[in-house]
Amino acid sequence: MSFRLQPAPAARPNRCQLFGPGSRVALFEKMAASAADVINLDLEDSVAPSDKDSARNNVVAATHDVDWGRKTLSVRINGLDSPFWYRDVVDLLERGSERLDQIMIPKVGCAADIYAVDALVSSIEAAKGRQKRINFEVIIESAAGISHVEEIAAASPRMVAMSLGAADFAASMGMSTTGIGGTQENYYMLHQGAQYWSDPWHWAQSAIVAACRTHGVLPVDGPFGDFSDDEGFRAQARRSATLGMVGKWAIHPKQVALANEVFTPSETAVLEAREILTAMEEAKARGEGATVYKGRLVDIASIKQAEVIVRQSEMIAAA
Ligand SMILES: CC(C)(COP(=O)(O)OP(=O)(O)OC[C@H]1O[C@@H](n2cnc3c(N)ncnc32)[C@H](O)[C@@H]1OP(=O)(O)O)[C@@H](O)C(=O)NCCC(=O)NCCSC(=O)C[C@H](O)C(=O)O
Ligand SMILES: [Mg+2]
Repeated sequence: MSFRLQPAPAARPNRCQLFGPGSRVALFEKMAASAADVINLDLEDSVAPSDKDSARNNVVAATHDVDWGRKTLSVRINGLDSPFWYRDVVDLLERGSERLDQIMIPKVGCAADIYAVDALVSSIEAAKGRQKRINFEVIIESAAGISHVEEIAAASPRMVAMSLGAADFAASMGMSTTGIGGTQENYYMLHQGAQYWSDPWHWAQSAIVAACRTHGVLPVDGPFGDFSDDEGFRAQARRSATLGMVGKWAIHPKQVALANEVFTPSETAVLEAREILTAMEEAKARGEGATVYKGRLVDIASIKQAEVIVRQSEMIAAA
């Protein structure tokens, strides 16, 4: 193991991030009443250019007027290539309440993008005497973003989460697909006349998980566009959870339960994890570094895997 220890990510549930356009005020109370752990009020791509100013005012007001309970409240600002993002940050931090937890920065391409937003946020926090530090989350959704994923994960002490944005990512990479996430019809292997589909998002997701785990950031799977396809959402979410992601976006309320189902460790998994920890304690007492649990090898690495599951379940229970 390297001398440099892997930092722990934020100890809070992040199973589902429910998105809603800042231009649809009627959705805010419904979002607050949902079972999502994180709320993302959007000022970016779900808001038409003509609605940017009114959506921003709606979201600033919602940081005062809506009871968001114990959810993480995050606002997606516009991209740094837009004429809107600086005003998003200024109005949120000069006129918004301290209930705001997080700013989501879209289409990040390099660490300098984070530096720019961090400098503006830090200056306004100081000028307004804000007590609660604003955290950052980012979307990796471009060729530049995935190419610089590690420097982005390490770019600010405010960094808490990182998502894969499959729609913009596919566009930036020139992928021949229009669906947002999930299985892609033409991405298959052929063997003896049979088609075997592979996962075109796997490598980007794994790169995000590796960068996040190296720097103590929560890796999150982004949107799955077809909200009529529950099984497709489950399959994508299960692959993401297997790769080490802690949650997934919901772009429709019906996806919240699906994300929570996949990213909440099952009672069986938690019981098994606890039994493994007990088995390893007993092995340690016997001076052994490895033992057998249900016919399979468990060792020091198994302890860390089991601790991830137990910690996740305890965090969710405490939320
Ligand atoms: C996708 C939608 C536009 C659908 O809206 P609508 O047609 O109104 O949905 P329904 O009629 O099915 O609504 C059923 C009930 O649910 C409520 N509702 C709808 N949406 C939400 C929501 N987001 N949160 C909470 N509640 C919601 C309706 O009001 C109905 O309620 P009731 O009448 O009381 O039963 C819409 O869901 C929507 O706008 N979703 C969010 C879209 C979004 O934010 N997109 C941005 C994130 S994805 C992205 O940007 C791509 C990414 O960056 C990348 O590059 O990959
Ligand atoms: Mg996007």
